[in-house]
Formats: sequence, C-alpha cells, structure tokens
Amino acid sequence: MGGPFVSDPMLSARRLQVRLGDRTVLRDIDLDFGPGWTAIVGPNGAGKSTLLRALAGLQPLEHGEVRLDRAPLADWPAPQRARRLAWLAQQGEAGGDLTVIDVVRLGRLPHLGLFGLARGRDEQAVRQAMQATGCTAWRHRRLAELSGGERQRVLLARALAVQSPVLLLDEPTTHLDPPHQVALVRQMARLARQENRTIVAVLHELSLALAADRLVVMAAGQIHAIGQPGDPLVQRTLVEVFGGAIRIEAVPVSAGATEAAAAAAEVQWVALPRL
Ligand SMILES: Nc1ncnc2c1ncn2[C@@H]1O[C@H](COP(=O)(O)OP(=O)(O)OP(=O)(O)O)[C@@H](O)[C@H]1O
Repeated sequence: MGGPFVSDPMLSARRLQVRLGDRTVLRDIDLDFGPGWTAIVGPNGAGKSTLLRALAGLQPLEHGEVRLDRAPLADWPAPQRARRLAWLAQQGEAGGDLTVIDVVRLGRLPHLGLFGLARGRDEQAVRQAMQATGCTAWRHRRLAELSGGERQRVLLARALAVQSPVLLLDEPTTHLDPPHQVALVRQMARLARQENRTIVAVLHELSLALAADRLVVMAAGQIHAIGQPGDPLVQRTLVEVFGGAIRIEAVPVSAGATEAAAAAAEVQWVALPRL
C-alpha cells in the first residue's frame, strides 16, 4: 500500500475539511484504506483523532466525503454500518455497572437477530475477543473497578468482537504495558494479513507505529507523507514533524522481544528520542 490511493479501498476520504470553532483542523485530506494496517502519527493537535472520527462518520465535515465499500458513509443504514466498521474511542468510558463480559457483548449488538437473540457465533466472537486481549479472567468484574490498562483491554475486546472488516482505533495502546502493546500490534498484523481486515490506528508510540504496513504522517491538519515504514521520505518527514526530537534506526528482526511486531520484514524500525 503506497500513496494515498489504494486499488480496491474499503474506506476512502475525499477532500475532507473540518472546522472546529474558528480553526480549520483538517484540510483537503485524500486517503484510501484497503486491507492491511495503517498507523496515523503526528504531533499533538495534528488532527489525527479528528481524522479518525471523520472516517467513522462521527465528525461533521465542512466539505468532502467518506465512503465505506464505495457508498457514502451517510447512506449506510446504522446496523449495517456498525457491522462493517468498528471504532475504539480515544478515551474509553467508565462503563457504569456493566460487567466486562456485558461490555464485550455490546460489540455483537449490530449482529443480533430478531428479538435481540444472541447466537453461538456471537458468544464465540465474545470469547475470542476476550482471549485476544487477555481479559477472560475478569469477565464478571465491573468495568468501573478496573485499572486504566485493564479497561482499555476490555474496550479493545468490544471493538474486536464486532469482527468488522474495518476497524478504527484511536490510541489503542493507551495505558497498556509493553507486553500488551506488543500483543496488540501482533493482533493487528494478524487480522490484517490473515483476515484481510482494514485497520487504521492512531498511535503515539512511534516504534509500534513503525511496525505498521503503512504510515500516514500528519501535522497541522494535513498529510505530510504516506508510505511504508522503511520509506526514507516517510522517515525524514516523521523526524521533521517532530522537530528533530527523534531518530529512526533499523534493528535486525532477530534482535529480541519485539521481533514479532515486524512479522515478515527483515528489519524492524524503531524511533528513539534524540537526547
Ligand atoms: N471543539 C474544538 N474547538 C476548536 N478547536 C478544537 C476543538 N477540538 C479540537 N480542536 C483542535 O483541533 C486540533 C486537532 O485535534 P485532534 O484531537 O484531532 O489532534 P490529535 O492529532 O489527535 O492530537 P493528540 O495527539 O494531542 O491527541 C487541535 O489543535 C485541537 O486543539
């Protein structure tokens, strides 16, 4: 997946423009997303979350259009759209009195048949999502009682339980410890490569983002570069938008614990602070 255009996109944005208050926070965004996982990176305030919200149909646009499976997002009936596109918000809600398993089951709501009856397939999806995020053991605890990282894993499980072809994740690694960050990256790579899912994740952890199939580098409401993590132009732009505060290095894949994040690649790219 190279530039902004992908041959058979699941999700497309054309000439997106968003104004918030008196500021244009997204300007003329053209992007296509097909099967694979894309990381959106850039400095605070670059417009990453606004872009993800726009892609999810949650952000009013000044102009432009988002298409899901070639049809305008606004034309999709809500349940069909919710089956095709799952979303993890930046700041997960506390969840009130709901237990973990009930929260994850919410991910199956768009699939429920007549009278809201859950089928075996729904329970299997819930089980798999809880296993993938390591929250099976707390399934009967209340979401409100969990730590920040535990809650994030439950909300991730809810998004995974949808089993949607398109998955939009806003800072999914927030509060996660390193093993769970790596597990999530492996999970995204697996879903993208083995199940052909289209995954778009806003990430602040640049070394995790550099394991993606494709990076979108944003700053000041615009896209500054798009390409594979090994692309020198993408790497140069990444260093530039962060004001030279980072450097990017190649690490041989056999070098250690983060090996799996790079999957089939020969090297893994890591971003290090320039101290
Ligand atoms: N309601 C609002 N009114 C005016 N400006 C807003 C409003 N909400 C957000 N913004 C501005 O829009 C810009 C983009 O915000 P956004 O949350 O998309 O950035 P981001 O790249 O996700 O940032 P971060 O890395 O800090 O999460 C920021 O400059 C922010 O200050």
